[in-house]
Amino acid sequence: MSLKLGVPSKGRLMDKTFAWFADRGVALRRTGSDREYAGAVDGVDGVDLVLLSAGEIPRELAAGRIHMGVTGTDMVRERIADWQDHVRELAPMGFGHADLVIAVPDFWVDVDGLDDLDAVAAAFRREHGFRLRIATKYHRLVREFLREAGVADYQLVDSQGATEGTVKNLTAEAIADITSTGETLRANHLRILSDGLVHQSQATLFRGRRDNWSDEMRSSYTALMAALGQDG
Ligand SMILES: Nc1ncnc2c1ncn2[C@@H]1O[C@H](COP(=O)(O)OP(=O)(O)OP(=O)(O)O)[C@@H](O)[C@H]1O
Ligand SMILES: O=P(O)(O)OC[C@H]1O[C@H](OP(=O)(O)OP(=O)(O)O)[C@H](O)[C@@H]1O
Repeated sequence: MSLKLGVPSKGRLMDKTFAWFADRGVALRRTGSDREYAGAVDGVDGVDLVLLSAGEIPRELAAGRIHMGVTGTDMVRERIADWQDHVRELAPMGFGHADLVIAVPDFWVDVDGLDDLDAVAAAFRREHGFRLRIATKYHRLVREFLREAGVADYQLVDSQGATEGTVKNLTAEAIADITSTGETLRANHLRILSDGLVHQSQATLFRGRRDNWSDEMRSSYTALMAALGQDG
């Protein structure tokens, strides 16, 4: 088997990933048509390119179906329980920066931080008979963060997109989502809690920890890392 390198197949991370490798003398290229998810790595023998959704790369790495991969640190922490047992960070790549944050409606003028959110959540439950709803797709990261912060009286509601709209649509009272420019939050009249930064993400090169590598794969890995100017 050859060493499989998984990279985002589209979206905001794809072009910058190709550029990051090219800057280091390793050409990744798509083969076939624009719509065909096939690719090749030039310059290093024995490495196959696998084009995948950024969100699926953590699972494929943990399962050992790809051996190296590029995705956001938020994706790895969210999608793999005890991620450090399954994958290792090789190199932060300096793009794809996004902050996962907790945000509340602008008009909640008395709510500045997590302690205030905790108080509002307890009062909300007493008043409404159900728990304050926080919409997110980052369930694992948000639960861990709020548990450590001592916020208890809330429920997560799943939102896989347009999460900032859930407050206006009355399906949630607060949200946890990623932001980069902050424009989507502002446009939806939401404000980040002063201590509401859950995780700072950026695109990162990872390797899986599974020990299913042949000698050929190990030597391709060493050659690729040397070409990239990274220590294995
Ligand atoms: N506005 C943004 N600015 C910068 N990076 C972002 C932004 N939104 C998301 N990201 C980062 O991009 C990565 C996810 O990318 P994207 O949303 O394109 O993947 P995805 O959800 O797997 O998409 P798809 O399944 O549609 O291919 C995450 O690591 C995330 O932190
Ligand atoms: O701070 P900003 O620069 O405004 O960017 C933040 C937005 O970008 C992402 O959405 P995406 O475009 O991936 O769409 P989604 O709602 O489908 O997740 C994220 O979920 C925010 O909604």
